[in-house]
Amino acid sequence: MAATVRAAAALSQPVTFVTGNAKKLEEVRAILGNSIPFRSLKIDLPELQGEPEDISKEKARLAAKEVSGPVLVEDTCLCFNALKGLPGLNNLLMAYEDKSAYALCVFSLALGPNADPITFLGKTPGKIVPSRGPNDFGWDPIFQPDGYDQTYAEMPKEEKNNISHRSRALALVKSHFAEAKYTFETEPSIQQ
Ligand SMILES: O=c1nc[nH]c2c1ncn2[C@H]1C[C@H](O)[C@@H](COP(=O)(O)OP(=O)(O)OP(=O)(O)O)O1
Ligand SMILES: [Mg+2]
Repeated sequence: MAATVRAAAALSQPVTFVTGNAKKLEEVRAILGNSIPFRSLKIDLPELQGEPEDISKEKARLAAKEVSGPVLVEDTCLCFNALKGLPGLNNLLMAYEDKSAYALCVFSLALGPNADPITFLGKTPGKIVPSRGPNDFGWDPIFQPDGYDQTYAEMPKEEKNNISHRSRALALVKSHFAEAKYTFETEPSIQQ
């Protein structure tokens, strides 16, 4: 019986996390620490329309072309169950009894400009509440995760990062890297 040996893919450079959102980058840095060699690049990727997973993959394709190398991107949405999971305007929800929602984060990893992106989903269920807490990151003040009496905005950062949609998706990204054992053609730099 022939043994299947899958060689670890060699990447041309460390993975570049591409985002235009400084708050996302801050969280990704805090969650990843130095578990994955990555650097970051601030590009405002176009706001695409469609299903979160498709949007995320398309962002990865665009980013990988810009970078000419391996990239990680993410697309996040606050999805309202009353609107059948549609991301939507908060005011629209006021007309509905059902205030339940979920925060969804879809990371996409493209190993290069011509590679098919791989996706990693993280989801945190909760509900939409009247705004509480600091107003410096998107919809954090109006999202209260199930099992907590604070909104994301009211929680200490470490607590949000323990239970967030973003950290759940990144846990899968980390496992993927642990299994794939990528090697790098250039010296990986853990630039933070
Ligand atoms: O943890 C979060 N807590 C609260 N709000 C959040 C979070 N994560 C994303 N957001 C906001 C930012 C943006 O208004 C929208 C997602 O849009 P999204 O296209 O994924 O992000 P973005 O355009 O800011 O950055 P990017 O350059 O990575 O596309 O939700
Ligand atoms: Mg965006």
